[in-house]
Amino acid sequence: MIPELNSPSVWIRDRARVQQIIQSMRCTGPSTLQVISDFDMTLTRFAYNGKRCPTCHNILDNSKLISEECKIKLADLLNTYYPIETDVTQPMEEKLPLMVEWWMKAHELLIEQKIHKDHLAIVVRESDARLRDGYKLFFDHLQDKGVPLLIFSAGIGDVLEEVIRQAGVFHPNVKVISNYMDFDETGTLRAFKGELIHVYNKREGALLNTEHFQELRTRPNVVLLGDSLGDLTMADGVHDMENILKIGFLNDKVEENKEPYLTAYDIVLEKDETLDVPNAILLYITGQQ
Ligand SMILES: Nc1ccn([C@@H]2O[C@H](COP(=O)(O)O)[C@@H](O)[C@H]2O)c(=O)n1
Repeated sequence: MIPELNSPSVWIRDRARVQQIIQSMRCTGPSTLQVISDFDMTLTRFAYNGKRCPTCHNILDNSKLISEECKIKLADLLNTYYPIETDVTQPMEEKLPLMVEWWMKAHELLIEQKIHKDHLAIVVRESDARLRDGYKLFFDHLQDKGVPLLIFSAGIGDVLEEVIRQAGVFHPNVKVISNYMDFDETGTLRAFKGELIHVYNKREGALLNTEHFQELRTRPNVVLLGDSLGDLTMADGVHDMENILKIGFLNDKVEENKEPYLTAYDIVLEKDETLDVPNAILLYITGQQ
């Protein structure tokens, strides 16, 4: 059906079920489809030439907008909390307050740096941020077919938007739910707006954005893309869902994460830095293949 699904880096627990979901989505076509995707390490690359690529937060953390002293503090936070985020053995109730603690501490440090909004575009341009190979086909095809794309990120919305704007793919069908910066009248960062979104509270974020999901109630078929077990709840606000196809990028700690990812996601892509598989599926569902 879709040759890309036979690649050795593609793991599927129940192929018959996946085929049935894809077939059913193809039958009803693009007008019933919506795509919900995480951003960091899902639409962006995890690594390039053997080097880790930055998340939205890291783009700022590593930039010239941050003092050397603050960079050390932000790196300490990353080294402390990232292993907790990706530890599949630690119970969620223990992880939740620690994730809030990480985001709050990091945001506090960023606010202290008095970042000016006019400098964001420059630091994004100078960064090593990279969308996954195949991103142009992904964004352009969804736009051409009129399929809404919700990017649901625990990163920083202003930075995320700048990444996709500079890549020329911030099309009108794209909506972003994320942590947005609040600037004062001089354009200086003074806070973050709204409820904090971290990797494991996307369900609450989805339920707060009822308006968006209300508008899409005629689109009961969802393709969900994520890289964390926390991304699985991004579609919890969707009304009258009929089919959901969950595609997970397994970027890190492959051996220990494979089993939980295979249980949670319909399709698991192991160390795949491209969007080739989601693109092949989307082309098939929308009748292009
Ligand atoms: N201070 C921080 C906080 C979080 N991160 C990483 O950002 C990712 C969240 O963004 P999604 O688009 O994936 O929702 C998450 O994976 C954290 O590791 C960070 O780098 N710095």
